[in-house]
Amino acid sequence: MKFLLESLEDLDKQLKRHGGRLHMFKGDPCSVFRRLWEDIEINKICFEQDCEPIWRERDQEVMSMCQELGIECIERVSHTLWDPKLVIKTNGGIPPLTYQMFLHTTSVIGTPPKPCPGPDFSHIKFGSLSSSLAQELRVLDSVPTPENFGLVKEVGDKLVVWVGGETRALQHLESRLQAEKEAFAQRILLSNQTQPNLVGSPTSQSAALRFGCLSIRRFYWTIVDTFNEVFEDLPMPSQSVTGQLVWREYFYTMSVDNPYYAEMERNPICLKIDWLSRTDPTYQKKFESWKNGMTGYPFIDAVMRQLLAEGWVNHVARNAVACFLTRGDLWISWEDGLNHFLKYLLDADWSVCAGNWMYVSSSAFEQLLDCSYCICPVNFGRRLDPYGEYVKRYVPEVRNLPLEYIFEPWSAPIDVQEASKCVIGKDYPERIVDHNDVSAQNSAKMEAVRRRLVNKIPHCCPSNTEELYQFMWLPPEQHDHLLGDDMN
Ligand SMILES: Cc1cc2nc3c(=O)[nH]c(=O)nc-3n(C[C@H](O)[C@H](O)[C@H](O)COP(=O)(O)OP(=O)(O)OC[C@H]3O[C@@H](n4cnc5c(N)ncnc54)[C@H](O)[C@@H]3O)c2cc1C
Repeated sequence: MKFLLESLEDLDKQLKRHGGRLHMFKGDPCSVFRRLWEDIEINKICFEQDCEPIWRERDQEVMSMCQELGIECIERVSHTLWDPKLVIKTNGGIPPLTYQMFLHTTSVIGTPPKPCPGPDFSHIKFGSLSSSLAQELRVLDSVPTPENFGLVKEVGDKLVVWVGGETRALQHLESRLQAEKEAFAQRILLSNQTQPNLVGSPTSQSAALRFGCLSIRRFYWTIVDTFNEVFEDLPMPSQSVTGQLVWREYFYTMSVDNPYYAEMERNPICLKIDWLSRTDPTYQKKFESWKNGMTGYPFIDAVMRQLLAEGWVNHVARNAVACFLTRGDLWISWEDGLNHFLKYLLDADWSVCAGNWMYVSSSAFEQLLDCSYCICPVNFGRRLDPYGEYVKRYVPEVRNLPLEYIFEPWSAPIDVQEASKCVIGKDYPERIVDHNDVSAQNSAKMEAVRRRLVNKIPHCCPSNTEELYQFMWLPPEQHDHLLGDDMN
């Protein structure tokens, strides 16, 4: 909420520089627009297409109202690179079931439109509201704070502070482009995947894209232009940042006509898996330990605590904790993980988040359904955080342990635990499960699901195995080491 309000404040400041301001109303859109139309003769309403199915009804009502009142209504696609409805139409009326099919369909449509230039305000005359109408419509005098909405902070001061707004997003874009350019010059296409940096200052634009602070077209095209500057005539390969943006598109397209996309039972593309029942006596303890970063696996706990504290975590870290909650270790439904992510992620996005959860939990988009490929919470952490800096930052309990035990503190001899003030069961929790045991059991369960379901229902799956590795941000040399279920 803070990020969103900062974004509105930034917009307000920009408009004020041109002699206008941002008017913020609280209420039902149709009632507000109708009153404005009665009083100040609105003759045109423009808005961006919101492709989440739950907003369709709201936007439809505004369009019908415009038709009734003779107001021109313009809805444009700019939150996505392509219009999801057009992609579906081009694919013969159904969403493309694989990412490769999606790429093929969009190649038929053509490259995404270029970004429009910034607006020219020189001939714009800003309107104003009478004080009585402003009072009646409860126009907010200044940008409200989260507290005005009854929201209070759950945690103290954050280590990393994200600031909302276009101004900040454009500054970030500049430094991101510089970093990409340097990486391209070294022939590295996905610098943040090849060397994920968990402790450096974050470079992500996902929240800015989510809230519309940064135009997706501008992001896409500046990356393509930077690539072309370095590689001249070579076409941009799909394994690049623009490829990541296309995943975002793919998930939007898969969800645009599917109101049940974020759940298992009624969702036609989601495999039905018998996850641990919420009434199981072990459920609560397992789920709470995951949410609060108290699983006893320091890497998993670091990620979950960073999420609570800062609202953003790296993609590789999201993969690790999502796999741990679902098919890897705890066998808890991805829907529960999704709801937690939607509450705490700064870039929380219904379509993108649910799509990723289904992918990582092997519930959709995933052909392999093979739990022998689940993420090892020890080896994976060690590889991504070789000096334990990330884990120590968020899990101070293990800070004094020698590096060799930081990712598996239970294996430290008791005298080492005592000397490091990290006695397992006292200063830091016991492992909630033994990864070796449960991942083998879960693998067998997944195998059974595969036999039961996979050939019987139409199933969204990866186009090929390589695509799976790319999605998980795993360079080829790391496949066996990081995904194997042996922890020794
Ligand atoms: C379980 C899980 C939940 C996730 N939930 C969200 C979410 O709610 N919102 C969200 O924006 N991303 C989500 N992601 C995707 C991804 O983790 C973030 O987009 C990514 O961490 C953003 O980092 P970046 O901007 O540095 O990525 P970059 O590599 O810089 O990618 C550029 C942009 O591409 C898009 N993108 C990158 N990876 C993905 C992906 N796997 N799927 C869809 N779009 C992608 C994002 O908009 C991102 O900002 C989730 C991933 C997982 C595994």
